[in-house]
Amino acid sequence: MLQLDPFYPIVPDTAWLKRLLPAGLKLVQLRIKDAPADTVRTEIGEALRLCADAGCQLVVNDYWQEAIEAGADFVHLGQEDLADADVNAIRDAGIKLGISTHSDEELATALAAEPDYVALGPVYPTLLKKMPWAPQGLDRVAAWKAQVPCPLVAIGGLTPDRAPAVFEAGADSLAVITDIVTHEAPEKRTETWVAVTEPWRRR
Ligand SMILES: Cc1ncc(COP(=O)(O)OP(=O)(O)O)c(N)n1
Ligand SMILES: Cc1nc(C(=O)O)sc1CCOP(=O)(O)O
Ligand SMILES: [Mg+2]
Repeated sequence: MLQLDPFYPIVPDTAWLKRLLPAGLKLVQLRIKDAPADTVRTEIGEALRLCADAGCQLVVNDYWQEAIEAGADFVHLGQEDLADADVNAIRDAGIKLGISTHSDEELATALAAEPDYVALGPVYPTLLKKMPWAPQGLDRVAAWKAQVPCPLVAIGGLTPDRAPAVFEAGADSLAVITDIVTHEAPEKRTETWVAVTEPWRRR
């Protein structure tokens, strides 16, 4: 089975990537929103170069066609993205695929696509975006872990203090946005995350 690093930060652009990679990231997602097509292509290309130099796995959010064109090797899709995507084209390009889930129905849809990881969220309340789902809680993390034949990513409202319980519930990797990008010292906070997740990196 694919091994994911236990710490999975998500950044909105390559400027953030340059700030955070030196903390020792091994897995990161580029989640670009509301950018022109040429900016998306430039950013994905630059992110791939930065991550290759740093020995970090890059996951491209949403832009699966641009990811194929750029030679990326990992894409993340939500359920609506998945409905519009050509999963065969993604697979033919040798690209690994992570899929978001929030309900039993979405989990069934995701598993039918044979993903390389499944993400469950929001585990805790998140400030990042409005979502129709109540916080899933740790029992749902455990329930998902019992059902997924691939790594499980937890997302939503995660903090270093909450991390141990989320791992103990069954998550393999913790995806984080708000706790880092709104922190007064994001680079230091990222170092804290790398340290807090270290015990799960050795397992
Ligand atoms: C690891 C991870 N999990 C969930 C998401 C959310 O994906 P999606 O529902 O498509 O929402 P957007 O992030 O595209 O707004 C994610 N990006 N990464
Ligand atoms: C982008 C996103 N997707 C989620 C999902 O549940 O699919 S939760 C979420 C927000 C990310 O978490 P935070 O900013 O709280 O770290
Ligand atoms: Mg999406």
